[in-house]
Amino acid sequence: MPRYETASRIARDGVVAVVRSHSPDLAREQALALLKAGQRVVEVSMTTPGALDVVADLSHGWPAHEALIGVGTVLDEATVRMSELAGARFVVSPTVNRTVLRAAHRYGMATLAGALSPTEAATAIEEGADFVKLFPASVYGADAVRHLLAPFPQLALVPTGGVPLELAPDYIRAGAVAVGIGSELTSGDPRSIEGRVRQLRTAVAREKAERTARA
Ligand SMILES: O=C(O)C(=O)C[C@H](O)[C@H](O)COP(=O)(O)O
Repeated sequence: MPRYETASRIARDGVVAVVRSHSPDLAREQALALLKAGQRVVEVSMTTPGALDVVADLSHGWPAHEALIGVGTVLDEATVRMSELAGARFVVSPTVNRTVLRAAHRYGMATLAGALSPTEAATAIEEGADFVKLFPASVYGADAVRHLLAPFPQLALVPTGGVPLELAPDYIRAGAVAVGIGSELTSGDPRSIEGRVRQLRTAVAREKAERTARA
């Protein structure tokens, strides 16, 4: 799948679900629960033991039109290459890392680069990142998205890190293209993931539709 298609699917979907677990089995269980509930974009963080095995299982075992699997906490070029071999379609890093961005684009993967300041956000787009992951979003809250977009309307922002489920629509209303959510979706009993996913996706889709109608 070409990079532009991956990026447009992430933007259209509006939710990046982040799996960060202490075991590969739990990560697999959480990711499967997310996908079965209708979540399309799932990121598995490299801090999860065996993360790339989980990514390979998901990306080879799930139809591509239903699942877009990516790797998070990518800090170096070797991890980018291994992510691509495991079938990942996008990589996420907590910082703006030129080497990671260049390697990911070389292999046709979409990129989300972490930034916490206007300077970092500008650097991320200058380095070609498809999305700027405003991270950790909880430091600022949804209002920061509106303020950042005033001088930088070209930013495709994906606030991530400490985004509570109930505040996700606020971030979208403020102008974010998508939100990244981990623990609030995956914590607790994996059987309760489905309800949370459906509620979140409905709220985000409604907010996106209203924004389109206002434009
Ligand atoms: O390292 C990365 O690439 C990340 O995406 C960082 C975190 O895993 C997310 O920020 C999720 O944060 P919570 O929603 O607060 O659980």
